[in-house]
Amino acid sequence: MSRAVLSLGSNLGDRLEHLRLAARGLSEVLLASSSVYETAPWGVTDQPDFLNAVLLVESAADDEWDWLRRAQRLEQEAERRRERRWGPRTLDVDVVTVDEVYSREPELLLPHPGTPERATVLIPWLEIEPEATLPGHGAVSELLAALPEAETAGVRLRPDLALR
Ligand SMILES: Nc1ncnc2c1ncn2[C@@H]1O[C@H](COP(=O)(O)OP(=O)(O)OP(=O)(O)O)[C@@H](O)[C@H]1O
Ligand SMILES: Nc1nc2c(c(=O)[nH]1)N=C(CO)CN2
Repeated sequence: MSRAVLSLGSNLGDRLEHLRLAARGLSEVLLASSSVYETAPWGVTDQPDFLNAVLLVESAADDEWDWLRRAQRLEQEAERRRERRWGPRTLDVDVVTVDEVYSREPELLLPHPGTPERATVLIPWLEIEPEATLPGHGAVSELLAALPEAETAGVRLRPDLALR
């Protein structure tokens, strides 16, 4: 059995539909899905706001590479084009963690290295798993508490939007 945390992001086209496409594609392995958040862009800041959400998924059959393949298949279904790093995209699906797996393979870094600094991942993750820990980094709630106010202020709940 393997359990993974996946983060979803979209800032091009029908953003909510892209996140829903991912949730639908994972429906048979989906344990929990967060609310949808509207978030100010980090990294490249001159681009439209994102919608972000986090999913908790579990399956007997999948290992960490299977989760990466599933993530990439969903990005292809949303016709994601690879353009500039951290630039606009129809759908980004990152594998945040898979159980306690630690990987330094460039094609699959686990836990995903950006996670401790990303309020756009930590806030929705905590919503669905309040006791979550990030392997090698400790409690997700403490990582979030350590972030500057400016990072968390850019993440706004959108109760009018739902993944399913
Ligand atoms: N944990 C992971 N989840 C998803 N992709 C990963 C992971 N670790 C490494 N990768 C690799 O990252 C590449 C995709 O990068 P992508 O273009 O999505 O990066 P990005 O979303 O712009 O930046 P970031 O990875 O910092 O969010 C893929 O080739 C994939 O193999
Ligand atoms: N708010 C926000 N900003 C981003 C995001 C994202 O998902 N949310 N993804 C990026 C590329 O991975 C770059 N910047």
